[in-house]
This record gives sequence, C-alpha cells and structure tokens, in this order.
Amino acid sequence: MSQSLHLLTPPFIRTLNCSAFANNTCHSISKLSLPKSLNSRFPVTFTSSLSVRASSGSDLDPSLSSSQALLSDNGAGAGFVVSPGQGIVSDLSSIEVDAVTEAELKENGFRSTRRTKLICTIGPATCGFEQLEALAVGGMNVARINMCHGTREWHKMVIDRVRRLNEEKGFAVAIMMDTEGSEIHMGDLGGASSAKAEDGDIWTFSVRAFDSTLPEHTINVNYDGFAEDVNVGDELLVDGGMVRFEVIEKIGPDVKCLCTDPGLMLPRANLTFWRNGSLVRERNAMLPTISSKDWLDIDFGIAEGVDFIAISFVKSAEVINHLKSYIAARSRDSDIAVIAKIESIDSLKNLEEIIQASDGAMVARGDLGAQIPLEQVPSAQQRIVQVCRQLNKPVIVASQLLESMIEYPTPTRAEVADVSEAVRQRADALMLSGESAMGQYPDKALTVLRSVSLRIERWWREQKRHEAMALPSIGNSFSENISEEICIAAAKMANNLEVDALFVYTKTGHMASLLSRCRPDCPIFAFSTTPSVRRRLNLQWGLIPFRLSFSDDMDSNLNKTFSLLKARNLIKSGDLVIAVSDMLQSIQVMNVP
Ligand SMILES: Nc1ncnc2c1ncn2[C@@H]1O[C@H](COP(=O)(O)OP(=O)(O)OP(=O)(O)O)[C@@H](O)[C@H]1O
Ligand SMILES: CC(=O)C(=O)O
Ligand SMILES: [K+]
Ligand SMILES: [Mg+2]
Repeated sequence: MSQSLHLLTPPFIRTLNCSAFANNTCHSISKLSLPKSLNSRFPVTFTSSLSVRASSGSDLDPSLSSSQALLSDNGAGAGFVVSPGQGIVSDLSSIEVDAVTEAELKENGFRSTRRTKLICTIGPATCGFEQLEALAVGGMNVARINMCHGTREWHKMVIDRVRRLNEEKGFAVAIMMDTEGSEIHMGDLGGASSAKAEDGDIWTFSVRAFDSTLPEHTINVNYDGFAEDVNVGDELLVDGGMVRFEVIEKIGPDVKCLCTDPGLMLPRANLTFWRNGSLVRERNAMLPTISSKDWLDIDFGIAEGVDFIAISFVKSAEVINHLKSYIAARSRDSDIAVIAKIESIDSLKNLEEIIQASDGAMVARGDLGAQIPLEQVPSAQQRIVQVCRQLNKPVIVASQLLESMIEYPTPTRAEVADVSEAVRQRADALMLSGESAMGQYPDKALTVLRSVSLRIERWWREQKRHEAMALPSIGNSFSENISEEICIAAAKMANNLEVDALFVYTKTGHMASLLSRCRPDCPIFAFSTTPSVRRRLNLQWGLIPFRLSFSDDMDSNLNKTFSLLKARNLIKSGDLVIAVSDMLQSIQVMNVP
C-alpha cells in the first residue's frame, strides 16, 4: 500500500488527504473520500480494494507512471437502476458517438469541446431534411417543435426527418415537444405571416369564429371568457408589450381596442391584459395548464417517442406529477423527460417544488417577460439556473437570445452579451426560437451560439473564474448520497489533476447528470447502453454521450472503451482519465495505455 502512495501525483494526494495513507488501510481511505455525514452513518464495508495498477492492467507495479485508485463497495452496485423496458442494444463491439462531436474531438481535442448544449426550434425555415442536417452539423443537440404552430402532419414529418438524420448520418439529435398551454393568445391571422398595428388604429379582438377570411383589423382570441373579463380602460399587451392597445369599447363578443404602441403582431401571439399597472391573472389561474388539445398533443408525443415534453405555463408541481404518472402509464418503453417551462408568476412562486418534480426546466423569457416587469427577468433567470443546478435538473435559457438575427445576419452586441451571460451562468442549454423557426439566418444564428459558447467557456476556464457552488445533498437514499459524493470528489480530482476527460458508465444517465452538475473543467464522456438515454444526455452541460454496451466489470469496460476510442482516434496513449460508474460506485484514475 505504501508503494502506491508514491505513484500518486501531488494533487491526487491533496484530494484524498495524505493522512489517510498513513493509516494504510482501505477502510480509512474509504472513509476519507466520503463526507463526515456519511462516515457516521455508513456501515463501512469498503474492504475490497485500493489498488494501483498499470494502465495495461498488471497489478501493483511500483514503476508505473499511471495510477488507478479504485474505491469499491464490494460490488453491491448501489444506485443502479435499469428502467423497465429499456431495450439494451446488443451490439457489443461498437461505440456510437455523434458524428459532429467525433469530428470536433479529432480536430480540437477534448478540452475545446463545447459544454453548453444548443436547441433549435424547427419551423418553416428549417424543416427540410437538408436544413435539419445543416443544423445538426452546426451543433444542434435538440430539435424543438412548438405545438402552438403547424399541423400534426407537419410535426410528424419533422420528427421522422430528425430520426432519419440520426439513423443515416450518425447524429443523436433529441426531440423536444413543447405544448401550447392554455394561456390567452391570438388566432392565426387568417394565414398572414404578420399584421402591422399602427399608432391610433382601432382593432377588434373577438372570440367569434369567422368561417372565411377575417374582417380587416380583426384578431381572433382563443379564450371564450375574453370579452367578459376585460374592462374598458384595461391595457392589452401583445407578446409582452411588442404592441399595446387600450380597451375602448365592449360590444358582445367583440372588444374594440386603440393601438397606443405600434408594432408587428405575429400569429398566435400571447395576450395579457393589465389593470392599474398590474397583470390581470385571476382568470388565467382558472385555465388548466394542460388543455384538452395539449393532452392530445402529449399522446402524439408519447406515440412518437419524443425525448422531452416541455410544459408551457406550469403553475404548480402537481401538474408535473400528474403528467409524469400519465407518461409512465402510457409508455412502457420510453422514458420521456418532462421539462417545466417557467413563464408565469405562479411558476416563480412555486419554483423549487416545480423544479424538484420535473426532469428539467426552461427559462421561457418570452412569456415570463410579459408577466413580470422586464427588469426582473435577469434575476429570475439567475435564480432558476441556480435552483436547477442545485437540484440537479438541466436548465434551458430561451427566447430572444439572438432575436435580431431573424432579420439580420449578425447579432447585436447586446445579444452577444446576453448569450455570454447565460453561458457564464453555466446553464445547460441555450435555445433558438424564431431565429431558427422562421428567421432568415438559422445557420448563422446557431454558429453565433456555438462560437460564443466556446469562447466564453474557454475564457472562464483559463481565467479560473468559476465560483464553486455549494451543492446540497439531493439523494433520497444513502446509496444515492454515495453517488453524489463520488461525483463531487471525481470532479474535484479532475480539476486538480487537470485530467483530459472524465468517463462515466451509467445505465440510467443519473450518474452522468451528477457529474455534469459539478461543472468540471474537463469534458465528460458519458457511456450509456441505450440510444434513448444517450439522446437525453444531449441536453446536459458538458456531457458527450456515447452509446456502448458494457458490463458490471469495470476493468473490461475500460479496456474495451480505450481500444474502441483509440481505434477511432478519439483518445491517445497517455491521456489522463478519471472514470466513475454507477454500478461499482468507484473512482479510477489512469493514463490511457
Ligand atoms: N411550426 C411552426 N410553423 C410556423 N411558424 C413557426 C413554427 N414554430 C415557430 N414558428 C414561428 O416562430 C416564432 C417563434 O417561435 P416560438 O417557438 O418561440 O413561438 P412562440 O409563438 O413565441 O411561443 P412560445 O411561447 O411557446 O415559445 C413563432 O411566433 C412563429 O412565428
Ligand atoms: C419559449 C417560450 O415559451 C417563451 O419564451 O415564452
Ligand atoms: K409552446
Ligand atoms: Mg411561452
């Protein structure tokens, strides 16, 4: 044992604390690597191994330059769950990684891979196969379809094309379906792509169903109680203030409004009304979060096996729990993650419990900015990002990141600063909306997200500017606490030892997310056995998801991974790697043989 000490590089000793080695038993090392709170409760059975071995596998050769410290709980495999019905792909001899990631790794090496994930809303500008491929090549990790727009056939076509792209071209683009939700919004403008409201215009907002074309200066409203609820004198905001009206007269189902702030109205734009400076939201609170149309869309999403369902206008954790049990009952084979969109006052009020219940969250700044004063949006974003990180849920920053690029080929300086801020906050993902759905420069917008992410990530790494965030214990069981502590320790070791990559072998993806939560300096290679887990990991910060068949034998897993990755020139001899797994609950440090 004492020999093994000399093999460990100084930062490693620092991490594990030298006094442990003086004691010279595996028992004390195990205790040391775990936090005090665990030591007192844990029936220590860590007697199996602390071994130092050659990367080639021969044991205890003191002349070796590479080392491997293995903490194991005798293979009890705590924290390891296989979801029912997850088909494990039986191809034992291959490893699958995103074609773009592979090219990037080869060209730029581990360190410069992008950590922030990118989501593109698909719309008329990007629904063609070649256009989707261009986005995938440009770094799109997740394709979002917004059920507010387009027909069922159109959505199905987009999903099929993304699937085909993955199958034929080796991508792993995940699919996110975003529900319409039942907030008040305008109709589809009778087919027009937009409508211009001029200062002093009178427009009619009506709940009437018009059979043919809409009369001039008329807007359909989706909510039957609209005329009843608004008062003369109320202020009506389109898309959170892009256009403003004052209610001047109510005539049956029609509400006449005077335009006080001119602008362009887009189909199905969100409507809010304000009285004496406050948002009128009593009636909104009565509307169900998931409308009957949404339930049909959700059935469609389940049938299609989308990877994520994002729920609009979430007000409480209850609706998330309801949807999750609905999904569990309906889809034995798939494991669809539920993303809570934070875009209402109620969702901010119940933030912690909503995020706790969800599999991730979206800072949906478009509608959020229509419900709270704009100057409060940045602090809300910061809070949501932070709560998500602490609760280990992926978080997406969305809306207007590069809004001007809908029309122009370069972003404004302010937009670049906004993107940088989200990257600096280390959000998991950034999302394009109109920029990619109907803008003129979807590929350029994606390139801006990609290059700003890379630049800011590198800058902050080089400057060592990231403040460490205290990560609370979140597990529900002792075994989960062990996994958390292992990931925190592994990430810290990775930073101190300046390793090239972290490897995580994970069947459900949970252990990978725990590592991602630590936001280590190096990229995380996440090996999972199923394509669906691999696609889901695409949303999380710093994870490079691979599909690989592996066993409970870590030595053989590592050897296999090394040889497969080396054969593809993705790693080379001498690269320093730390590996963790949710089967063995171990940390191993080694040089690639
Ligand atoms: N499938 C689609 N078909 C046509 N236009 C679309 C589609 N998806 C998005 N768009 C256009 O892109 C714009 C921005 O997309 P986005 O998904 O942000 O929608 P949104 O209407 O703002 O609603 P949400 O609040 O759900 O994001 C939309 O207003 C719409 O004009
Ligand atoms: C994305 C979204 O729904 C919003 O920003 O409102
Ligand atoms: K939506
Ligand atoms: Mg919204």
